[in-house]
Amino acid sequence: MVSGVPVSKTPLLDRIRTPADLRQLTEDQLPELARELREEMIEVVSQTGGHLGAGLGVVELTVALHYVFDTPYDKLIWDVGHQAYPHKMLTGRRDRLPTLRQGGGLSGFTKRSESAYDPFGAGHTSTSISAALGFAVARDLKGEANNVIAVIGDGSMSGGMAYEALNNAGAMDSRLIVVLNDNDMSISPSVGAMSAYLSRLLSGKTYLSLRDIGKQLSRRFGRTIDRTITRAVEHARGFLMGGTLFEELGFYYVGPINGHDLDHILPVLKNVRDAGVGPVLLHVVTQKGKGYGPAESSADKYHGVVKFDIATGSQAKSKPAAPSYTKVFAEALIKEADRDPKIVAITAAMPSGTGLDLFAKAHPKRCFDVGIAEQHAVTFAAGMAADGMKPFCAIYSTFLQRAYDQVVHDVAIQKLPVRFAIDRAGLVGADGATHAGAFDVAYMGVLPGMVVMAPADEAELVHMVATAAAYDDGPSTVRYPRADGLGIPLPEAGMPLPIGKGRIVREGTKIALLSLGARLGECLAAAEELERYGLSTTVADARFAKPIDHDLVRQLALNHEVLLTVEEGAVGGFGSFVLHALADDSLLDGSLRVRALTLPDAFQDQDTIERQYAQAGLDARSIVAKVFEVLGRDLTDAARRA
Ligand SMILES: Cc1ncc(C[n+]2csc(CCOP(=O)(O)OP(=O)(O)O)c2C)c(N)n1
Ligand SMILES: CC(=O)[C@@H](O)[C@H](O)COP(=O)(O)O
Ligand SMILES: [Mg+2]
Repeated sequence: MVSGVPVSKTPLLDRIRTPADLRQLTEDQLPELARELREEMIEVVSQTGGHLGAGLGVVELTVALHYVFDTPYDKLIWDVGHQAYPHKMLTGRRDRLPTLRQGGGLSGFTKRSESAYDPFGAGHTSTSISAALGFAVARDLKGEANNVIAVIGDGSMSGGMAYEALNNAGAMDSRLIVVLNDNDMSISPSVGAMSAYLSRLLSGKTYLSLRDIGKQLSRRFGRTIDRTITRAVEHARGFLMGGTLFEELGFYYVGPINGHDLDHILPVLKNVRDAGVGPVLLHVVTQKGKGYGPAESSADKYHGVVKFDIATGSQAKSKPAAPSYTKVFAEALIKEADRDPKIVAITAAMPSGTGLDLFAKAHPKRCFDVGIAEQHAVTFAAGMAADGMKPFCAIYSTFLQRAYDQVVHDVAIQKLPVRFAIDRAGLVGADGATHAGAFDVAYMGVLPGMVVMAPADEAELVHMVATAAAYDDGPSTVRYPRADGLGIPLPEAGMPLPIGKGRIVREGTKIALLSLGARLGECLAAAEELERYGLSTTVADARFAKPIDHDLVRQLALNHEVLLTVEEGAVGGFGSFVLHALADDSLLDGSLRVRALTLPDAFQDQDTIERQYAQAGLDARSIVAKVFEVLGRDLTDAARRA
């Protein structure tokens, strides 16, 4: 404490509002800046939770990129964006980091509307090279001169879209810099042949020495000799120095270099920047979780964390009141697989998120992690189904969007019995719009022959897993939320449900609430409140969005004045299918008043899941309000008199 003023722990970071300030520092100040940045990020994320490991791994790289390149004039595009917390701290958002992933706060990923330093939004993997090539070609067409840099992780490099982009970029010869951030980790350890290839590039050799890098760079960019000759020479060298795969795709390969050593990164980035050739792939080796012991030593390198104690690293993971839907799904599937050797399970690099890590322990030979490759996962499953297996493809709702043509073309048209276990269905809270599972009922339900189920609770999920296991006449879907169960007893064994049949859960006479999935609890709470206002309310659980239970819909329509459908999905899903059924059955021609309660026709930013559903008008209070609105009655008045 000097003259009563507390001495800052981050004197260099305090001088930086934007990268222009960063570029006023001397190079020998940068390691200290990196230390301050890392320390503050750990402190803030220990309070907010979020993605920590990936950001820790790119602190030096982030400092170097903003130091060498003239951002935001030079476009810096992060793949996924979960590693972009240091980037946000250096680009005018340091003071808002404590609002990370909270309602009205910073997004957990890069986002165009959040900052000029985020030229392209992310959240899903493997998009950065495509986007960067788009920026590079636009630049060339406009006759501009800025640099374009994509930073993509080794895990994201296992996504097919990245190859599509490499293939295209390599043929276009546009000035583009791809930084491959290789920490040999996805969410779990990386899998696949690309991961093995990258490891071979690093095997048996430490990072290139500065001298070697200098030789490599001068050879690569020193002389503008004819590229065909260069190609031949490089191919030979590439074989020796590694990177042949990228060289063959038309990239200059540089590296591998130590991604934590600013003395290496800075000169290499400057050379790559000034080489004026393209496209270049710079292979940077980093450590996920770098600089924080508990992260470095944990299996997942603290990929995603809740609040934690900095001193011990222990996370404030309160013991859930009940097992999550994910866990219930995994344990139910294990039991089904115990009984049926044809059951196999497939994940696209999300073993822990989908619970298939548990399945893999029980049935290691029947569990497949295909890497971040959802399209491949679906058609891989289709191939297995075509040859008599019973594949459960466990993919988050939002990530399955990437494999939609495979669902249509390879599974549905061929009526193959692939079972889709769609986790994170509905709103997901802190991950915001890019990760919301809003559309799967719509995009799966429109497919001919697709069975779409949604459990109201964890016991129903057990039965729906059994239903999917037993259903071999075509593809089926079970979608369930990012949530803990209700804590109700689980059945010893799942019992297949009659396909397309719903159930009445609560009898009433005036209002009917037809719920799909986990909104049932809110519907029952709404019914209790409506009953207090003298509005006798039936609550039904559809169980299936497809096929629709026409008998149940008819029964509700003919015996009530108001029918509301309620679902954790966007317009165009369950409610639309019910409206079609009512119209087809001439049940809309009378006095029945029908409304479909869905997610809004908008992308919802991050917040708590509860607040998100309240904003969407899908909580009990909103359901009650909708009933009064439809009846043209005053809820306030009714509440006063109740
Ligand atoms: C299409 C898609 N599938 C899955 C995910 C989930 N996911 C987020 S980050 C990640 C791993 C990324 O690994 P890598 O690119 O190596 O980055 P790192 O975390 O190692 O920095 C995965 C699988 C996603 N965001 N997008
Ligand atoms: C960055 C990414 O896409 C994943 O880490 C995702 O955030 C995981 O979501 P869950 O936390 O719901 O498993
Ligand atoms: Mg990685």
